[in-house]
Amino acid sequence: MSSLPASAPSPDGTILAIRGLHKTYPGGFQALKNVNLDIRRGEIFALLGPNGAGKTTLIGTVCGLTLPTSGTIHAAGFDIVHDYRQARAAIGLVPQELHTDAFETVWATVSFSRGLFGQAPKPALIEKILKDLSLWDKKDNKIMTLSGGMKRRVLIAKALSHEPQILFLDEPSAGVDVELRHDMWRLVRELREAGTTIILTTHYIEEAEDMADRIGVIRKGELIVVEDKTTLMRQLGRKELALSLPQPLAAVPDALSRWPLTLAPDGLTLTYTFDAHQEDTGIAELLAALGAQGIAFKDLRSSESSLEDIFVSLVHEQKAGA
Ligand SMILES: Nc1ncnc2c1ncn2[C@@H]1O[C@H](COP(=O)(O)OP(=O)(O)OP(=O)(O)O)[C@@H](O)[C@H]1O
Repeated sequence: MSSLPASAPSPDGTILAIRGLHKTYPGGFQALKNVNLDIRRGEIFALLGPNGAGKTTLIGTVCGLTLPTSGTIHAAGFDIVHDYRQARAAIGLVPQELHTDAFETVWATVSFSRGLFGQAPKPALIEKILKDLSLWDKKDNKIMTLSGGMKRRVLIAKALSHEPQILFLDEPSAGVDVELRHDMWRLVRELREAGTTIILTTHYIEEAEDMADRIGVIRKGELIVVEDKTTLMRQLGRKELALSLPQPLAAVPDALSRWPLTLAPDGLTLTYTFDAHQEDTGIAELLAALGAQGIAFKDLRSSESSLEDIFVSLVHEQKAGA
């Protein structure tokens, strides 16, 4: 186990507590607005948000890379400003890009990372991490000779080298191949089973759906939703069925008004949106009703709601609720 200093007890199982966090960059841009978030020990939390929403700023602030303008953050019971070293020692960060010495070997780089946190050398642990990440046969290779995927693995190994209680993965799937993604998720699950708390950012709803226990959605610096994954997917998971028509329709016939249908401006695509989690999707009745109306279709495609759709619906809900 970790030789981290003992942290203050958290009776409610909270490992990371963010309170009233604001971040305004020197130019005056407000990147985080009153963020409040409790992360539970041992959970996998996915932070979703469009480009520029503030995900990296939030991670960077928790990891001490940038200072909060106001508000507090406690990691494993330690204040990230006043008890910086202890708080930082509790956290591992896998950033999006590798900024490390290209001339060092994999082994040296990963071992050095552990030393940065004042931890005594533990070669058996470094060996296990490198083996878990399929990097063992590359341990004597210089970083600059590695492929992009291998460099990514080194980043993960570095972040794990000091046995953090909380692991941040910033866009772990961006630009990685299927094999690495697979290895990464296996490792994440193993880490969670061993008690590590995982916080990841992603643009992919499938990834959040696969991995996360809870999901937070950030938009323009505001955390607009924090919800158990199953609840969120039930509320927001939608599917679309797009029917390509051989002849344009001028309008959706009244006889079809009981189905939520939209007609493309050119009249050639009819789209049906339905709840993906309902047993009866209503598709069979819809197709029968189209037949009864003499509306033929030449092609039919279904798609799941993308994260973008979910954002749009969240934003609409916010406006409606405002
Ligand atoms: N050092 C900085 N100075 C000024 N503005 C910044 C700085 N860093 C980030 N920003 C701005 O803060 C906002 C949030 O950026 P951030 O990188 O946190 O978003 P993100 O959600 O991680 O986006 P992406 O998904 O594109 O990585 C953006 O509008 C960005 O331009």
